[in-house]
Amino acid sequence: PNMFKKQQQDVFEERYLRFISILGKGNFGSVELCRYDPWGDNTGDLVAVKELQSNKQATVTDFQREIQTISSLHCDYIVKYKGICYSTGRLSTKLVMEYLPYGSLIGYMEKHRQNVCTRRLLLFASQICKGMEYLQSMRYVHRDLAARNILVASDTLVKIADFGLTKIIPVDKEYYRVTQPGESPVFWYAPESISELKFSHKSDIWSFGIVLHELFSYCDISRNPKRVIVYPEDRKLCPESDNWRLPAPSQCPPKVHSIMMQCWEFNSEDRPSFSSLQDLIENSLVTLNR
Ligand SMILES: COc1ccc(-c2cccc3nc(Nc4ccc(N5CCN(C)CC5)cc4)nn23)cc1
Repeated sequence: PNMFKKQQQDVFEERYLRFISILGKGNFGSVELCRYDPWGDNTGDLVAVKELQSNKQATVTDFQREIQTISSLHCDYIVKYKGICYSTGRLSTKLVMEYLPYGSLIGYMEKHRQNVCTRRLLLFASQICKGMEYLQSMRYVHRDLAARNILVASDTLVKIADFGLTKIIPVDKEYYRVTQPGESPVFWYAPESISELKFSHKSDIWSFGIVLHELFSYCDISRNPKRVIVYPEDRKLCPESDNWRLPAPSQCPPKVHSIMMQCWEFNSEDRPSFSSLQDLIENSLVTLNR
């Protein structure tokens, strides 16, 4: 029966994939804006194409897992997978995704911060929360939730992107333990992720709290002194020891800062779930209007 049929992967032929510009580079490789134009008349779709630069086996395996992950996700608040392109020349696979014209949330905030009101920040927050709720329902832990990994589809729609570090929680466990510290800045990491390399839905909640702070700081990360939390050997800087947390960004409603503080509870069990976060955000939206 077809439920065992491998999901038909849309294959994009490299010869019709017309390079337009580089959208971004990471330590993995690059993401390019291309037009997939089989008719050769510029009527084809614009797509974002991610390809690996290094062919270190580890990254190839990670990239294949990323493709596996993103192709299994179907949610309005997660960037859409379109297919793959087998690049014959470089014997590498390219990941083809929908192109979001407004780019990264950070770039969008820099450009449009004057006319982004609190209501819109809360709309974006609730969309990210819905995307994370869906991800959790699929037993995925993102592990790299940050404003830099949020893309803007329109003035009223943002989507979660970049599933390079996403892991599936094993059925019998509540968390995923990585073998070595990652490269991501620990600023977004929950204390247990720093000290025990443990990642769970509750550590994603901590990162969501940081994203909420980024949103209400208009991603102006330069303005907020980034407290670099060093690794546990230097325990005095870990949040739990001196209980230090990020202060409310200017003009941030107290209710919203209290939501952030709940996400930053030291004990992961005390943090809200994405569904209760949804209610807290809706609730602040409502009280905003009064
Ligand atoms: C690490 O860099 C990237 C770059 C692009 C993507 C990505 C993945 C999946 C879909 C997708 N849509 C867009 N759109 C987009 C649009 C504009 C720009 N910028 C335009 C202005 N430039 C100065 C900077 C890039 C960047 C991305 N980017 N994008 C992910 C990571």
